[in-house]
Amino acid sequence: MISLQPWGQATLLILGWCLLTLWCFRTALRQRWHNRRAAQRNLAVAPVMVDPVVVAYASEGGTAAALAGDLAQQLEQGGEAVSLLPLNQLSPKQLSVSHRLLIIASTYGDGEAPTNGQHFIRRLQHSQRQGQHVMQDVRYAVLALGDDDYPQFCAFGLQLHKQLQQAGAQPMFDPLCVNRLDRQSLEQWQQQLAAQGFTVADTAQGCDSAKEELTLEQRRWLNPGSPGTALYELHLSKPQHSTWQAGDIARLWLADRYRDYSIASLPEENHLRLLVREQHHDNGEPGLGSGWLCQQWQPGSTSLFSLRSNPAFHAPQAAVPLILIGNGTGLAGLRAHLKQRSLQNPQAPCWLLFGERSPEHDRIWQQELDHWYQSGVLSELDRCYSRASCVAELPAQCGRSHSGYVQHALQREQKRLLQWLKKGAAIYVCGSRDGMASDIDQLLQQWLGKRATERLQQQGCYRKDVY
Ligand SMILES: Cc1cc2nc3c(=O)[nH]c(=O)nc-3n(C[C@H](O)[C@H](O)[C@H](O)COP(=O)(O)O)c2cc1C
Repeated sequence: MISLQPWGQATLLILGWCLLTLWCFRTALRQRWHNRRAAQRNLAVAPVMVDPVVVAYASEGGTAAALAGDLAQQLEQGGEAVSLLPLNQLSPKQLSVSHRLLIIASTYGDGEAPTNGQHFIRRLQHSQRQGQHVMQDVRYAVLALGDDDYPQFCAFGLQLHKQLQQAGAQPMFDPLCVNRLDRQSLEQWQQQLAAQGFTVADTAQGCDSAKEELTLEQRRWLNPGSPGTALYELHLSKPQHSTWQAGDIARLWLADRYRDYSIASLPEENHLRLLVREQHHDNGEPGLGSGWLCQQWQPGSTSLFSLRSNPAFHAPQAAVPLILIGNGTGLAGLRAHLKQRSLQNPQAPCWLLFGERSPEHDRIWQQELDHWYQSGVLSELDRCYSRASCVAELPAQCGRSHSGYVQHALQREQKRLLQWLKKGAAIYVCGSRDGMASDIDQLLQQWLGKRATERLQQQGCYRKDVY
């Protein structure tokens, strides 16, 4: 006779192991169950989208994302069903129900994809290898954003076009390469889309105004004694023929080249303010733009500027809680938002977290920031100093002071940040792309998950003006 005892023990052991596994994966399983329920609910009530237009974007700094958002809005206003999403979230399978695909993609690194577009081509190639022919009925158009200063001009957009074609999709027209958001190419994109039957209006919003001579009214050296390079505040005369809002950019024209600077002031202040750091090449020569602005340009004389509307960094609605994060000259773009808040909705929650080097010499715009903190325009203020070795060394200031970089302070303030996000806050990041902005991106992805971070960006609640 077979003894049941060892079988019983084994069964118990297996049962225990199964229960333990279920317990370990409980969160993921609950999430899956919720997702499925939500999907079923949506299917039950939502009308089935008949061949929606997919507008996908690949964007690092937010320009392509903002253009895609505008385009999606216009298409919807024109009566189309639209699905807007970052390229990484677009599965080839999804294209078996949507047969029209519009892609706006920028190029980064040395001809590479922005982070939220890195996986699409791999997935496309995989589905091809599996013998899936989902792209056969897809018609697509690509708007490639780039800058011809880079050797691999618009390379990622062009690679997308090639891969889509190889996968059997049909281009509606040749890919359009846009050099530094030039107006003509954006208008051409608009015309080509209109010729395909899409209802689109002003895609060219993010473009230059006419050039104007502006006078240098004053220049002030802000950080004598700093371990960093010299930082100057410049007041320029107010442009007569064009206006701007927080987030916009002043473009300095020197010969046929230009340099972009975030505008720190508002038209209400009657001058155009810039914050410029003196740059030097490896051979010690001053940089073309900063050398001109910080040294050679004499007060009272003029220089040629245009203004560039930058919808990717425009303010959210006045009451939305705002988290402004930045470093160095990035304070310029953030100050314009703070000023706008102080004029339009001084009571709405606003938090500034920004980093510089020395607590003694780099207290940029301290009085004004303190005033905004004391008067409640700023509900939270964190100043970080990378050259302070410990917190004890830091001067007593309004708000909190930290030693180290912005991203380290943000780590300490994780709980507060998550509370603000729960209340619907928007995050604006201005300053260094490498180090600061990339680390903040990683922290957000770590805390919220990749999808949720992308969703924030897509909803315009996470914007960057980084360089
Ligand atoms: C670090 C860096 C690398 C870039 N590399 C390229 C490149 O290789 N080729 C190109 O055409 N443009 C390049 N660009 C320009 C961007 O593609 C262009 O500014 C684009 O408008 C940015 O769009 P986004 O804000 O949606 O990311 C680069 C820009 C940066 C800041």
